[in-house]
Amino acid sequence: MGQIFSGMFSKLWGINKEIRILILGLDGAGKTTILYRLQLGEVIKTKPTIGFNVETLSYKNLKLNVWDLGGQTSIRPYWRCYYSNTAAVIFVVDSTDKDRVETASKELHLMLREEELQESALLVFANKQDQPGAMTAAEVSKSLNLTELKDRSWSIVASSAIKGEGLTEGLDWLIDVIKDEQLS
Ligand SMILES: Nc1nc2c(ncn2[C@@H]2O[C@H](COP(=O)(O)OP(=O)(O)OP(=O)(O)O)[C@@H](O)[C@H]2O)c(=O)[nH]1
Ligand SMILES: [Mg+2]
Repeated sequence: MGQIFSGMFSKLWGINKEIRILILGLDGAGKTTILYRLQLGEVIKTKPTIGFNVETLSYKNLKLNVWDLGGQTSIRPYWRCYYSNTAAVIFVVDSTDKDRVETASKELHLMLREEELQESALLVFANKQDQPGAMTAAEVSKSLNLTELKDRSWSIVASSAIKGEGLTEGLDWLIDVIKDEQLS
């Protein structure tokens, strides 16, 4: 009985359940900085990611397996190798990079068309808000055509990985969505 109860409890609250999250976005957007800011609570010096970084974050009783993939043009075709069993995608945008926001939008919509990601929630970070002239989250949202997204839980949050702003707010939203979807 104790075991059955603890099994139900684990299912309800997701304890010990591994949850796979991908961090995607163009090169230089701040993906690796965000991953380690969330894991270590500090800003690390990064190099462009060739391949991926993967870390386990324990967050609100959940074990998150977070994959941070390199965003350079030549590496993007490999993103799809990581799509299966993905609960959520965190898509990071450099809000100062107005020249490439259209490219970011194309990559985002290409990725979201993939069959394996149809059930995945989407959190967009409009990152680098500490920089002067950064596009607001509303401007990034418009450039990415986020309102076109149907049948998907999505949200956009203004963030600064350097200052540590917006990150836990975004992750809290994501965790609530993932918990809701597990229970439904
Ligand atoms: N000002 C500012 N700089 C940031 C922020 N987030 C990341 N950066 C800087 O942006 C640069 C690129 O950050 P990375 O985290 O390496 O970017 P990435 O998305 O992992 O890039 P790839 O691995 O090439 O795909 C680094 O110099 C970071 O310090 C931010 O919120 N504000
Ligand atoms: Mg990186």
